[in-house]
Amino acid sequence: MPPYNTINVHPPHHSLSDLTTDTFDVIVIGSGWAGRTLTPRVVKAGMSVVIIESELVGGDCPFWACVPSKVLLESRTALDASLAVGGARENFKQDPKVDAKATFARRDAFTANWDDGKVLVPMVQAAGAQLVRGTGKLVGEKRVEVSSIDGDSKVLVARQAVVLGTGSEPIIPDIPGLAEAKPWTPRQATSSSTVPERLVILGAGAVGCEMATAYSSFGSKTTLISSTAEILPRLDDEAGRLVRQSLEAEGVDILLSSQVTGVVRRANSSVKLSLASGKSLEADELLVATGRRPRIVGIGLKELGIQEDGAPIPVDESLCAKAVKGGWLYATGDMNGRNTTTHGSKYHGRIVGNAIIARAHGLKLDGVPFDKYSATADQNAVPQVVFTTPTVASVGQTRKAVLKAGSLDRVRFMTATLNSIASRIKNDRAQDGWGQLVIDLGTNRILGATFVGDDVSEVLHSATVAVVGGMTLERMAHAVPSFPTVSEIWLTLLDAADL
Ligand SMILES: Cc1cc2nc3c(=O)[nH]c(=O)nc-3n(C[C@H](O)[C@H](O)[C@H](O)COP(=O)(O)OP(=O)(O)OC[C@H]3O[C@@H](n4cnc5c(N)ncnc54)[C@H](O)[C@@H]3O)c2cc1C
Ligand SMILES: NC(=O)c1ccc[n+]([C@@H]2O[C@H](COP(=O)([O-])OP(=O)(O)OC[C@H]3O[C@@H](n4cnc5c(N)ncnc54)[C@H](O)[C@@H]3O)[C@@H](O)[C@H]2O)c1
Repeated sequence: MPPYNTINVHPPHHSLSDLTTDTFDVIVIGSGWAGRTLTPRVVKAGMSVVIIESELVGGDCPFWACVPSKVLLESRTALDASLAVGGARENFKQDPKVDAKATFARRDAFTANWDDGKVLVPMVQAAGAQLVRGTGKLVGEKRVEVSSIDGDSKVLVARQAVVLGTGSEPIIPDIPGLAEAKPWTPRQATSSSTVPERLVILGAGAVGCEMATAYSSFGSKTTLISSTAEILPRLDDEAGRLVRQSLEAEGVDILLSSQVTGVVRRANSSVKLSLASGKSLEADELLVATGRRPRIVGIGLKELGIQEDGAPIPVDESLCAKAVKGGWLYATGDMNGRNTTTHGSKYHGRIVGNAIIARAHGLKLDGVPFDKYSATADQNAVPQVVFTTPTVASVGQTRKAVLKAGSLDRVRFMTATLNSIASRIKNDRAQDGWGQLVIDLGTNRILGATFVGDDVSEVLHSATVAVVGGMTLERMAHAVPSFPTVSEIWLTLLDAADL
C-alpha cells in the first residue's frame, strides 16, 4: 500500500446534489457501527435515514483500527500455533519468521486498499440509508448543516432524531518537539507497509501493546514506553505483568514509569527522544499511542450547552445527551466514553435504534435496566479483549475498579493459575495462564472476570453472559464446559471457590 498520506479519504461519489430530499426521520453524523446498526431497525419501522460521513464510510474500525490491527497480529498467532505443535513444527525451516510483506498484503485485502466502495458503501445502502459525503454540524434543534469538501453546503432537517457517532481522535501529548516530529498515530501504524528498523512506542495501553506485539514479530527492534508502573494500566496488574514478561522475552525493551521530555526529528529522518531519567533513545519511527478523546470540536455542541473540552458527552441510559431537552439528540460509541470499543458502538446502535422508534410512538422511556432502550451493560458488563501474546480478556469488575470504587468490603476475588488439557493439546509449550473472578459477597454473583492466556478471547463471552445474567457461582458450577476445550479454565476457578 502507498504511504498513509496518499490514501484518498474523500472519494468523489455521494455528493450533496445526490440527495433526494433534505428532510429525514433520522440524521446520523458519522458512519461507524452505531449508525450502521441502527439504520436497518428504524428503516424496518418505516423511517428514513441519512448518514453523513466526512472521510471513509465505515469509520475507524475497518480501515485504521480493529480490522487492520488484528490482521497484522494474526500472522504471528498462526505461526506460533503451528510451531507449538509437534508434527506441524517439523515442516518449518529453522527459526521461521513472520513474512511482513505478505502480512501487509493480507491487511490491504481486508481494508480493500482503503476503498470504501467495495463493502462499506454497499452495506449502508443495503441497510436502507441515504449516504452523503461531507462534515456534519448541528445548527439548531434537529437541524444539521453538511459541508462538502468542494465547498457546497446544505441544511438537513430531522423529523425524529439526530445521532452523533463521530468517534475519537488520538491525543498527542504536549511534549516539546513531539508534534513537529510528525510521529505515527495508530492510522500510520495500521496502514504502514514498511517495518521501521527501530520503533519506539509511546503509551502502553491496548494500542501500544498490540502494535509492539505486531511490529516486533515483523523484526522491528521495539521499545515500549509506559508512563505507569505497569503496562496495560486499565487492566489488573497481573495481566499487564504477564504480557510485559512475554514481550520482554520476545526482545521488546519496556521502560516503566518513564516520561519523555523532548523529541527531535533529525535530518536523516530518525527521531531522538529525551527521557526525564536523563537517558535518550534513537529510533527510525515513533508511534504515539497515548489514548484518544471524543471527536467533538466544531460540530455545534457548544451552542447546545455541551462542553467541547475533550471530555465524553454525558448521556442518559438511552444514550440521549443529558444537556439537551426533548429526547432527540443521541451520542454513541467513543463520543460518550461509556464503552470505547467497536462492540460498544454496535450495542449503542441497537439501543438508540430501539429508543428512536419507541419515542416516535410516544413512549416515555424511564431508563429501566436491561430493557431494550437502556445501555445497561455499559455500567457493569463491558467486555474487552487485548490481542497480545498472551491474550487478555476481561469483562465487568476488576480489582482496580473495585479499589477505585471503594467497594472492597462488598466483594471477594477468586484467582487461579489456568491451564487445561485443551491448551496443552494445542500447544506443547503452553504457558500457564491466569484468571480472576470478582464475586459479590452478599449474593455470590459473578461481577467480573479476567482471563490471561491462549484462546481466552473465545472464552470471554461465557463470562459476559454470566455477569449480565447475574449468575451465581453455585449456578455456574452447573455450566459444564465440554472436554477438551479451553473453557475448562472455568473448572479451575470453580475449584478455587470450593465448588
Ligand atoms: C489501533 C486501534 C485498534 C483497535 N482495536 C479494537 C479492537 O480490536 N476491538 C474493538 O472493539 N475496538 C478496537 N478499537 C477501538 C475502536 O476502533 C473504536 O472504539 C470504534 O471504532 C469507535 O467507533 P465509533 O462508532 O464511535 O466511531 P468511528 O468508527 O471512528 O466512526 C466515526 C466516523 O465519524 C466520522 N466523522 C467524524 N466527524 C464527522 C463529522 N463532523 N461529520 C461527518 N462525519 C464525521 C469519521 O470520519 C468516522 O468515519 C481500536 C482502536 C484503535 C485506534
Ligand atoms: N483490542 C481492543 O479492544 C483495542 C485495541 C486497541 C485500542 N482499543 C481502544 O482504543 C482506545 C485507545 O487505545 P490506547 O491504547 O491509545 O489508549 P489507552 O488510554 O488505553 O492507553 C494509553 C496509555 O498511554 C499512557 N500515556 C499517556 N500519556 C503518556 C505519555 N506522555 N507517555 C507515556 N505514556 C503515556 C496512558 O497511561 C495509557 O496507559 C481505547 O479506548 C482502547 O480501548 C481497543
